[in-house]
Amino acid sequence: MNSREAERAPSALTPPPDAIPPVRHPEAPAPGELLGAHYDHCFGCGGGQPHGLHLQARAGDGVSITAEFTVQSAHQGAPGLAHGGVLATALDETLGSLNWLLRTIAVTGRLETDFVRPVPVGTVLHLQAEVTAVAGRKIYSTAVGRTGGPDGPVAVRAQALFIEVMVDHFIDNGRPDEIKAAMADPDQIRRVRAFEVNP
Ligand SMILES: CCCCCCCCCCCC(=O)SCCNC(=O)CCNC(=O)[C@H](O)C(C)(C)COP(=O)(O)OP(=O)(O)OC[C@H]1O[C@@H](n2cnc3c(N)ncnc32)[C@H](O)[C@@H]1OP(=O)(O)O
Repeated sequence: MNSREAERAPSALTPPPDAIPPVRHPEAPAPGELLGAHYDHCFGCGGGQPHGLHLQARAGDGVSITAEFTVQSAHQGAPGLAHGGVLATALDETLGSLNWLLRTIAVTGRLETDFVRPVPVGTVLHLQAEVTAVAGRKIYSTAVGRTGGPDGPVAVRAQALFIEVMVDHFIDNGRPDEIKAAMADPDQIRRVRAFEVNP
C-alpha cells in the first residue's frame, strides 16, 4: 500500500458500513450501579494487587461506563507524574468493562491512546467510555479521562477495538495455576466474571 492508499484506507478503529449500534443486555447492571472487581488479581480493578489501579467502574446509560482511578506513587513514570502505560491501562480497563454491559466475552485487539495533559500523582482520573458500534465479533468503543472532576479538562483519550472470544481463549492460554484457582471459586458469579474478561 502506498502513502496515498494508506491515507484513504479506513482505520481498523472505524466501524465498517454494516456495523450496528450496541445493544445493552437486559440483565446489565442498572445505571449508577458499581460493577466491583471482576477478578481479585486484575491489575486494573482487583483488590488483591497492592500496586494495581483499584479502578472503580459504574454502569452508565446505554452501553456506557464511568470510572475513577486515583494515581498513586507506584504509578509514576516521570517524577510526580503518572506513567503513560498506567493511564493506558486505566482506559483499557474502563473500555473492557463495557463488555459486561453487552454480556460479551471480549479482549482488547487494538487500543489507540492520546495523551493530552500530564497527570500528577494524587490526581483522580474520571473516565467515561461507551461502545459506539458492533460488527460481528468486533466491538468499537471510545473513552476519555478527565482531571479535576467528571467535567474537567480531558487528559487522555482512547479508541479501541475489542474482539469477542470464547471462554476457551482464557482456559487455553492462561497459566494453569490461576485458571484452576479461578474455576474452583465456589462463588458462581465471581467465577463467571473472572472469565468474562481477561483474568
Ligand atoms: C464486571 C466486568 C468488568 C470487566 C472488566 C474487564 C476489564 C479488562 C480490561 C482488560 C482487557 C484486556 O486488556 S484483554 C488483554 C489484551 N488482549 C489480548 O491479550 C488479546 C491478544 N490477541 C488475541 O488473542 C487475538 O489476536 C484476538 C483474540 C484478539 C483475535 O484473534 P482471532 O480470534 O483469531 O480473530 P481474527 O480472526 O484474527 O480477527 C477477527 C476480526 O478482528 C480483526 N482484528 C483482530 N485483531 C485485530 C487488531 N489487533 N486490530 C485490528 N483488527 C483486528 C480481524 O481483522 C478480523 O476482522 P474481520 O476479518 O472479521 O473483519
